[in-house]
Amino acid sequence: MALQGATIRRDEHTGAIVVARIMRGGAADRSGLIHVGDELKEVNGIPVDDKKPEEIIRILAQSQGAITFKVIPSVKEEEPTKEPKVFMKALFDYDPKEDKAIPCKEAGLAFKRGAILQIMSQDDATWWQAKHEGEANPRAGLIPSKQFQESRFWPTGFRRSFRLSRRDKKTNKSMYECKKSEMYDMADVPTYEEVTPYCRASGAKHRLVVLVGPAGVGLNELKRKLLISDPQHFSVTIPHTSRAKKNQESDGVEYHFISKHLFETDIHNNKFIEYGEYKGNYYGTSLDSVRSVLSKNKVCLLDVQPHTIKLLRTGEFKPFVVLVKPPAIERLRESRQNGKIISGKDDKGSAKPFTEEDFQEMVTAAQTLEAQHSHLFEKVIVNEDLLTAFGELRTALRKVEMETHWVPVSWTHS
Ligand SMILES: Nc1ncnc2c1ncn2[C@@H]1O[C@H](COP(=O)(O)OP(=O)(O)OP(=O)(O)O)[C@@H](O)[C@H]1O
Repeated sequence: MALQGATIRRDEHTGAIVVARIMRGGAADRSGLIHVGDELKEVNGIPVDDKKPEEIIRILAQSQGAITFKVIPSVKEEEPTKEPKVFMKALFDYDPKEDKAIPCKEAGLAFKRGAILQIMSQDDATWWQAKHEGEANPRAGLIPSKQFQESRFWPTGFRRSFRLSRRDKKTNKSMYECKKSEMYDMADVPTYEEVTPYCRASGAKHRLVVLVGPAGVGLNELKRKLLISDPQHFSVTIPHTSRAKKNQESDGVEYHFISKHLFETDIHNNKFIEYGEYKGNYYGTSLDSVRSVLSKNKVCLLDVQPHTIKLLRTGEFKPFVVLVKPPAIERLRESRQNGKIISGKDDKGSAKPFTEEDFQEMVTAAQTLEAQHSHLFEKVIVNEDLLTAFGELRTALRKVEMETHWVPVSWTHS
């Protein structure tokens, strides 16, 4: 129950009405007169011993002007409060009105995925107190703690059957066996990520720019435009391949040409961010090729599969991840009339006009990307009109270079 920036509850053992928590920055907190554990005896001269918390709230709601409380202070002295400097980026949407578990809906703080929250108190294991970063209102609200949010993320049935690792009667194979990369661990549950402000010092290495989007959405086109707009500033990685070099090609220009054996050794040694096989040859992008661009003090533009982002999210690369998504399907059909989709990896890959199926796939793929990975995207650009999309991307990248952004705290320690 909420009471002027505090919540009250009936103590199960003594039956007394006690202050359950004080909302940081609320009226009760600022008065400094009410503390957690204090026993509430009277409100405006009305004894409350025999009243339910709901009835007390009603008395409060009906009273006008100054309200007087009679409280018996709890014996325990509270620590003097200092302004905590813990910031969390929310990785999920939260609406206390929809939350059945919250002890008091009015005391909850609603937020959207991507919001930066200043955590005011983590004293309670289940409910933290937080406010939106930079907000003038000093009053904190309740949010689910990281641990609590993780614990209730998976439907219980799923977790049990997962743990039991049921076996198929016929094959005696575990039905839940999955590759490590597909296995969900707690770190994958989108809750909060502790962040800190980061501004690139002038002359320091650039953050890696990672572009993600469904096939054919226009990543190449956008990269090309950036490269042309400022070739001294932007660059892309040079891929490795095990295919034979053609006459007009030079090693280290189109590709780094290496033997199949060396390619396989490099795969084994985790040198590749991504690799694949096409017509019996390997193609891949190495971590070192990214390092090489960054060490020349250039902005490295990289497009990857979304599951790769995890690998790149380190203090070394500090990736700025952009999702490029298509517009609504009718706008896609109109804008791509002259567009061509390239199939295949090698330069022999033939470009064909888009089919209705390509459009459908693009839209569905973008939806899946957003549903599964949206907590990783710092910027989302809709590529309807190419020049508009390019302008938006260019502006976002300028800001990344010049302005302060929130990044995971772990990136600034390394
Ligand atoms: N906004 C746009 N309006 C019209 N045509 C576009 C737009 N963006 C891209 N195209 C066209 O769509 C086609 C595919 O673009 P592009 O090759 O850049 O996609 P991609 O995302 O890199 O594809 P892939 O993942 O298959 O390599 C090209 O013909 C390109 O000119």
